[in-house]
Amino acid sequence: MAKSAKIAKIRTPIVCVLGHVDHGKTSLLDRIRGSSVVSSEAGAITQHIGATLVPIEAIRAMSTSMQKIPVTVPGLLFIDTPGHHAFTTLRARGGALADMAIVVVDINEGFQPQTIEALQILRGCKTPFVVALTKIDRVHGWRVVENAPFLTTFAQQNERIQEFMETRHYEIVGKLSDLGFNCERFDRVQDFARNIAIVPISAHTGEGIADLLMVMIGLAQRYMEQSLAMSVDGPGCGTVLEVKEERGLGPTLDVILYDGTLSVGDEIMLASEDGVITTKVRSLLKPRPMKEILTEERFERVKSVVAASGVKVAAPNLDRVIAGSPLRGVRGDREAVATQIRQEMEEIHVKLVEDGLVIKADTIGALEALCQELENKEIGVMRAAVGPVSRHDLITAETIKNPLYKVVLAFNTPLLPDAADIVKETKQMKVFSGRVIYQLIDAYLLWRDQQKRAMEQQKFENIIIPAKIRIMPNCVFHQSNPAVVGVQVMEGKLRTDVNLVHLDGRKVGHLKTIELSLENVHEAEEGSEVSIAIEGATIGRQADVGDILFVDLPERHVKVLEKEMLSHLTAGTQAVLEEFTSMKRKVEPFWGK
Ligand SMILES: Nc1nc2c(ncn2[C@@H]2O[C@H](COP(=O)(O)OP(=O)(O)OP(=O)(O)O)[C@@H](O)[C@H]2O)c(=O)[nH]1
Repeated sequence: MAKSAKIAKIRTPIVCVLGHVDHGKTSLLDRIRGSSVVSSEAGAITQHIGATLVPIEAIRAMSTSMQKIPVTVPGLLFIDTPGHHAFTTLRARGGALADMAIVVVDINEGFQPQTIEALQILRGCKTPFVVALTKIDRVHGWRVVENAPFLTTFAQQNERIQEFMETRHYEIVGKLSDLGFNCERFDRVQDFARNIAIVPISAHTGEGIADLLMVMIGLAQRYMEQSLAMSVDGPGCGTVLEVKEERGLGPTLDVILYDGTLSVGDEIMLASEDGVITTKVRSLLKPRPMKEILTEERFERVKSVVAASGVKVAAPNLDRVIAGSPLRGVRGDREAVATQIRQEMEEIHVKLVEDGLVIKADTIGALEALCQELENKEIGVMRAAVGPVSRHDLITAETIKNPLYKVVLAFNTPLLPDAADIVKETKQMKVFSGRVIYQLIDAYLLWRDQQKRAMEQQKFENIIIPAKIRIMPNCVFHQSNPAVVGVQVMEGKLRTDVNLVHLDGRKVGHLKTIELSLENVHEAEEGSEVSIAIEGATIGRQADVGDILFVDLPERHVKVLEKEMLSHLTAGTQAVLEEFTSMKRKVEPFWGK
């Protein structure tokens, strides 16, 4: 008895189709929709507002192997707008509206930037999905078996094609595994909760489509029974797809109802540009079946709809309702419902840190997906907001201490003119814009690495490098003011503008210039013979022919040399450093530590 109660309560899962541009998202949806036209009996596929309902009977009719399998999922509701923009924009209770997804991958093109992005978004939202490896009919030499299940059509193909399919399949499995997903061809999947199924299909010939729908049902059944066992009797909860003016009706809302029931006369709450509003459902409309469209009104009036369902809502005061707003049937505590709506409009599930980036995106969903990916890459976010990049965002970014985070990442959202002016004028504020999350992050990481290297280089450039030199015989060109002598760089790298000392610490003077083959140079490598000018030294007093001298190293520089730069120094330079520091540490054991 408990079981039948559960069966009655499970609702239709909502499905979104994602994938790279032109990989065949719309064609797949068209194919699924197209299979309905033939029949208008109960169980036929029906057009909803903004969505298409494929009832379980229709899927059973397509697939002979599913006839006998007991299934409690009533069908699948496909959102008509494909792509990850729709997926991330359409939200329910702070998460994605779609319960499941299909990621379409063109078998001939494989993974493309937006394929990876779709997968990252789905991972971020923890949405279960299936991969549809599409356009199999385009594989050279493919023998079409219209509407056949994949295994039937696969068996008809010659060995070369079968091999090609396997190779392509394993390439995709490999790519998915690199991204951390465990996948297999659908007929080899043992547990849908552990393995992601790959279904080869063609939207043009219908091959594999029944398998795809069956796998989606399997996924819903195994993986989602709990989350789909919702209160279809409760007050309706939905998401507004669009606010549309309809002739004779005024402003209406296209809504996907994902939970509960919505009836004419119900009081509902929504988010509008003026805050939360309350209104009463005047009528609920569904599209008329195709054949009646020409003779009658475009819509059919219904008294009540049950989740999941796409419906048009007519009610007073809808003109300022925000697309993407939650819709809530009001029963009981009105204030609690209003608070919930406010929270859903604002809430984004990300941890903000003090030292992190400023990020902007066009929708809350996109913002969350971007945050998630940044978090996976251990990049912190300091401010995350929806909307175009403003002056205020740039000023906020400017206050960030770490120079590597002083940037704004803008996903699918423009710069306001005053912000663009600041960027143009100062040339210091960096704004990364992009329409593909991972490319946007990659562009930032590339810049960050370059910046890091440049900062390190700059830091190292200011550090005095150790060197040991010897004044060569017969090479005193000038006794003093300055003393000019020929020296050999024994170890290390000799640079201008350093002080020279003896090993016992006695001062010699300041090395002002270096000359190599009659030309002034900034530095001289180990082994080279150069002439140097030493200010403040007189040969015969502070230094003499044959003397071995060292570049004097300040304590602070020794710390950087030993702790951060050691691996960048040559063996010779390391040796001088050691000789120099041991001399210092004889007197002061913790010198430079
Ligand atoms: N042969 C063959 N062509 C296909 C198949 N699916 C899609 N196509 C073709 O691929 C092209 C792109 O298909 P769409 O369905 O528009 O792709 P999309 O992913 O919706 O494209 P966007 O909405 O622009 O991102 C069209 O020319 C389709 O006819 C298929 O299964 N077989």
